[in-house]
Amino acid sequence: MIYTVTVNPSIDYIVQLKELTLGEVNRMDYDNKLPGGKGINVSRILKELGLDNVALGFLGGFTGQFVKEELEKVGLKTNFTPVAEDTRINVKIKAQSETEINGRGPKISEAEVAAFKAQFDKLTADDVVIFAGSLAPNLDDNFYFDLIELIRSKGAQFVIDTTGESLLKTLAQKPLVVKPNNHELADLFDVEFTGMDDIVKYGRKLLDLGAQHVLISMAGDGGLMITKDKVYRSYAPKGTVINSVGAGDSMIGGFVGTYAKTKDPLEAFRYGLACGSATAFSEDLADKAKIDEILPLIKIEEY
Ligand SMILES: Nc1ncnc2c1ncn2[C@@H]1O[C@H](COP(=O)(O)OP(=O)(O)O)[C@@H](O)[C@H]1O
Ligand SMILES: O=P(O)(O)OC[C@H]1O[C@](O)(COP(=O)(O)O)[C@@H](O)[C@@H]1O
Repeated sequence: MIYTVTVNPSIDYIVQLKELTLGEVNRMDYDNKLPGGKGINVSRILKELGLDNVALGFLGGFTGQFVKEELEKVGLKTNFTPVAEDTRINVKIKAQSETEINGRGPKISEAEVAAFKAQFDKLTADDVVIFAGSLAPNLDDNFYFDLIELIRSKGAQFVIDTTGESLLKTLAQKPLVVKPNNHELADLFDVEFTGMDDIVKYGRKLLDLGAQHVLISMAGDGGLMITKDKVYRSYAPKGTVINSVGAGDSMIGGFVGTYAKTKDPLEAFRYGLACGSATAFSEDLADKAKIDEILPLIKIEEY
C-alpha cells in the first residue's frame, strides 16, 4: 500500500481579483476552497492514476472536517488522526502577481502524536510512505526521522519531499526518490548554477549520499533524472499555465505510483513529468483526462 503523510494539511482558499491594492478594501472576482497540503495532493494524483493509497496526517475542527469531506467525495481513502485545534487555511491570492499566505496550523499534543505513530507498526516491505509538506508548529525535524527509522526497520520504502538540512539528513536512510527543484538543489549546496552540467553534478551528489532515484524539477524548463550511469532530460511541453500549485506534488505522485506498479524508473519519470505539467495546465490538480492528454507530449532524451 502507498501511504501519504500530510502533517499540516490546509484548506487552500483561492482568491482571484484583477488587482490587489494593499491598504484598501479589495473585492474578489472569484474564490474557491480546495483541500490542500502536499501529501494530500500526492494522494489525489495517485487516485487519478488508479493507484490505491491512504492519506494520513492530522485534521481538526470545522476546517479539518471540510478537508475530510472533500477527500471522501472524490473517493480517497483517509485515516487522519483527529486533533483538538483547527486545521489551517492557506490563502492563495491571484492578482497582478501570485501571493501565498500559509497558516501556521494546529499544535499537536503528545497523545495525538502517539495515536498517529501507532499506525506505522503494521507496515511491511510492500509499503511506501510519502512524507510531504511542512510540520505542525510544535513538531521538530526529529518527528520525521524517528518515523523514517521505524519505516525502514519494517523494510518499507519512504519518500520525503523536503529541503535543506532535513533533506541531507534523510539521505543515509535511502529514500526511494528525492525531487528538489533546481533552486532548492542550489540552496542545498550553497552554490549558484551556471548551466545544466552544474545541476547534474550536484544532483549526482544526492545519489552518492544515498537516494535511490534523483529527480530535479525545473518548472517550465522540464526535469532531469539522474541514475548511476545515465542522465535523462525532458523539456516541458508548451501549454497555458493556469495554476502551478501542486505541480511538484503531482510529479512525485506520478513517479512513485508508476514506480510502485512497474519498477521502471524511466516510465515513472515519464508519468511524473506528465502529472507535473498536467497540473500546471489545470485550474486544480490534474485529472486523469489531462494526464492522458499530456503523456504523449513528454519526450525524454539522454543528456
Ligand atoms: N510552467 C510549466 N509548464 C510545463 N510544465 C511545468 C510547468 N511548471 C511545472 N511543470 C512540470 O511540473 C514539474 C514540477 O514542477 P516544479 O515547479 O519544478 O516543482 P515544485 O512545485 O516542486 O517547485 C516540472 O518538472 C515540470 O515537468
Ligand atoms: O509546493 P507545491 O507542490 O505547489 O504544493 C502546494 C501545497 O502546499 C501548500 O502550499 C502547503 O505547503 P507547506 O506544507 O509547505 O506549508 C498547500 O497550500 C498547497 O496545497
